[in-house]
Amino acid sequence: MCGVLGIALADQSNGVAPELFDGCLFLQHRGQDAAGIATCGQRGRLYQCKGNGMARDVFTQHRMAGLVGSMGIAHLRYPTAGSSANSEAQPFYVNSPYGICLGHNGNLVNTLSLRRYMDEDVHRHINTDSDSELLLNLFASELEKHNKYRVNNEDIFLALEGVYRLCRGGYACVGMLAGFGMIGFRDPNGIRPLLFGERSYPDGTKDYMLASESVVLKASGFNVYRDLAPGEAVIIPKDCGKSAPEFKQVVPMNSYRPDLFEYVYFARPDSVLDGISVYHTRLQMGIKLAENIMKNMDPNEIDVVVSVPDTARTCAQECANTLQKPYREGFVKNRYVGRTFIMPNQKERVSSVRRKLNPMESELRGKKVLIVDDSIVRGTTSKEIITMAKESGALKVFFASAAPAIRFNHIYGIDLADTKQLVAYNKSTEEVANELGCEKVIYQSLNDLIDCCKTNEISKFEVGVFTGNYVTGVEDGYLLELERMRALNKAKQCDAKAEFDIGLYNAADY
Ligand SMILES: O=P(O)(O)OC[C@H]1O[C@H](OP(=O)(O)OP(=O)(O)O)[C@H](O)[C@@H]1O
Ligand SMILES: NC(=O)CC[C@H](N)C(=O)O
Ligand SMILES: [Mg+2]
Repeated sequence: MCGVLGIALADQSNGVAPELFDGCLFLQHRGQDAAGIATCGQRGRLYQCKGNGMARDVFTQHRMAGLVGSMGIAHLRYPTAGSSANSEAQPFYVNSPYGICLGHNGNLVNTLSLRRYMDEDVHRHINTDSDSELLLNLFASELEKHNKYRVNNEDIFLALEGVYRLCRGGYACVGMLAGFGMIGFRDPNGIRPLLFGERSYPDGTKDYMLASESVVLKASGFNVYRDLAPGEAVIIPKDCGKSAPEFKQVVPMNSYRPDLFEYVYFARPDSVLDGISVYHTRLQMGIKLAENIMKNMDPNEIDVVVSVPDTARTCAQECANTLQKPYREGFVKNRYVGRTFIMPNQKERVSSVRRKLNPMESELRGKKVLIVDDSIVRGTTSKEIITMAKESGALKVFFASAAPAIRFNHIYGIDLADTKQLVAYNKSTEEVANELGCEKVIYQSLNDLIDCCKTNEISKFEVGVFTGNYVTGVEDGYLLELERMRALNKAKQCDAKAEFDIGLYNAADY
């Protein structure tokens, strides 16, 4: 799912890097594997700092001092394609034409043909397995077609039109052209989120921001903001203190289908995406889930409701309210351990759950407990949690999920290449309960989940992870290739991080 961010300051004598760093902290939950910032200073010179790790580890004070300039972009990576190698940290850079950097949230699902196109038609070398490097090179090759000494906005929009024509999948991107300006664009179905905002000064000048979630804009004082529409792009000039950004609907909106999983798990509750408050959807999920629980079992069987912190807390509290049962903190989260689901390998995920969540014996012993989580994916969390609850003396454990059973790949931004890793894959709900070791599992229905999130403007969502039907479809062989690459990368997981890439501008040399 990744986080992307871009800031252009009106006052070109100001440095943008500290504010990009602060913004990254607000987006850290979207990607913990790698972080990167690229800035643009005088005479179009680009500066970068990126590599594996969380923002606070990658952006040390010393490295930040080297990030010069009033305009810059940032990326927090959760790998979905390729590996978690250092060389796939973003933003990516190509020197020709004009010097371009790109940060991408999402996943392309026609990478097989795009790779062939890069090789056979436009003769560009792609040095990693990342789909984002492909995307950047596609944009570069489209821009190159104008064969101009200097580009203008029209050329950039035309190049983006080419990108939209060639790419299939989910993409919300921020980019930067050396000395020229910043760009933002969103895929024609609006699968991944991207917002644009401005911050005004008394003299009438404005700073501009692009971000994956509204929470960053709001917290940084960019109080006027909106979502980019599916298929829409914006160009923010480097001298944005003098010239205004230009928006263009580059291709017609195909549909408006934000990924439902943003509301279930990805996004922060204090964000509003596509006009929908994440927090309110999670409250609704709790109410609907409780109604479903009442249909599926006798609520008298439940003594206490507990959540799996953090994401499920909002939903669990509202579920308890609706059920008229006490809500208790049954597990205390260690705030120094990050999100487990987005960790790159299973071994790390399993050991992290126990380090991260510690049972409160006093709230569990002798009780019939309903545990509420936002989703059950691989079952790593739920299995451990249920075992811990039982070890702590719970008499019975029921497990409710605010999302429906997950039986399919998430192709637009979750690392779920292998469906066999999903605990519900090929299993009935009873079999899942058996596998997890609890008395009962209750899932939210998809219709209910959609009802919790929809508005007058948006009534459809990307729900392929629940149904196997994806809004863009996938090219033949894509899923097989993804699984093959995943297996390959898993085998060399330890080496991947230590590998030395060629270091041509994309090096994460720190
Ligand atoms: O079935 P699984 O494969 O374990 O995945 C699902 C779990 O992973 C996520 O939690 P995570 O720890 O990533 O983050 P959170 O603290 O935001 O809930 C999610 O909230 C579920 O708890
Ligand atoms: N989660 C994401 O948005 C990932 C972006 C890109 N597909 C990568 O793997 O780097
Ligand atoms: Mg969780």
